[in-house]
Amino acid sequence: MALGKPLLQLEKVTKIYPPSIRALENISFEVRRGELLFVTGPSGAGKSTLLNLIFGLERPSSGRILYGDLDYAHLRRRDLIALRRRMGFIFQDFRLLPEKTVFENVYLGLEVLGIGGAVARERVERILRRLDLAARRDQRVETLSGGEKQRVAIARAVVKEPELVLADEPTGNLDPERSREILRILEELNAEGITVILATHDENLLRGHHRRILVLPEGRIVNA
Ligand SMILES: Nc1ncnc2c1ncn2[C@@H]1O[C@H](COP(=O)(O)OP(=O)(O)OP(=O)(O)O)[C@@H](O)[C@H]1O
Repeated sequence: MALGKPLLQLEKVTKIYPPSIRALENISFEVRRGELLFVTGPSGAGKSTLLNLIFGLERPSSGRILYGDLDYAHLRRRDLIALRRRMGFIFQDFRLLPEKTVFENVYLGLEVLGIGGAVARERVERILRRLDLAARRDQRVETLSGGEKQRVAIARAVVKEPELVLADEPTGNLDPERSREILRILEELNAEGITVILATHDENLLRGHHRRILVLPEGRIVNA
């Protein structure tokens, strides 16, 4: 699909954790609306830090992050929360509620946004069907396989109908077949217009894709 104007811009972003851990150094790139950008690099290269900065969970030590015309540095807490509603985050360790059902986990993702009732239920049912989780609807998450948990995590992120999905090692705990399935789902969502930033150290996932890849820690962009 045609790629639009930049959705996200990072300019010379550096993140130093106390006392002096340089997690990211002088990283600049932009992501266009509708793009799927891979972020790769070895363990400790700063992939999670980068996604956390974009989601506003951390602040850069220096440099600038822009979402459309919004400069993160000028956002009040309330504005940052509003911005975060436009994004879905898929965490490496799922961060689901293990004792709650699949339905409840995904529904809660909407409830925290103030969307409830029949509208929310219908949206949840639709996304569960879409991710082949309808049969697991009332099962507690702790009883699911790793691939199923990952699909629930994706469902919870995309039920918000976000503009941007941030996926942190979404295939980290999965076998190659399940990993390809997760990648296929993210590619489908991207083909429908959702911008996706996918952090992975799995070279198999990167192979055969005509995408831009941000390579950390250097921050260079490779057109694969
Ligand atoms: N909250 C934190 N406080 C202090 N140091 C941190 C914190 N988060 C990350 N780091 C450090 O920053 C560096 C980058 O970590 P980060 O988790 O971003 O890398 P990563 O590429 O995602 O690694 P992995 O692939 O192993 O998840 C590491 O040296 C890490 O120890």
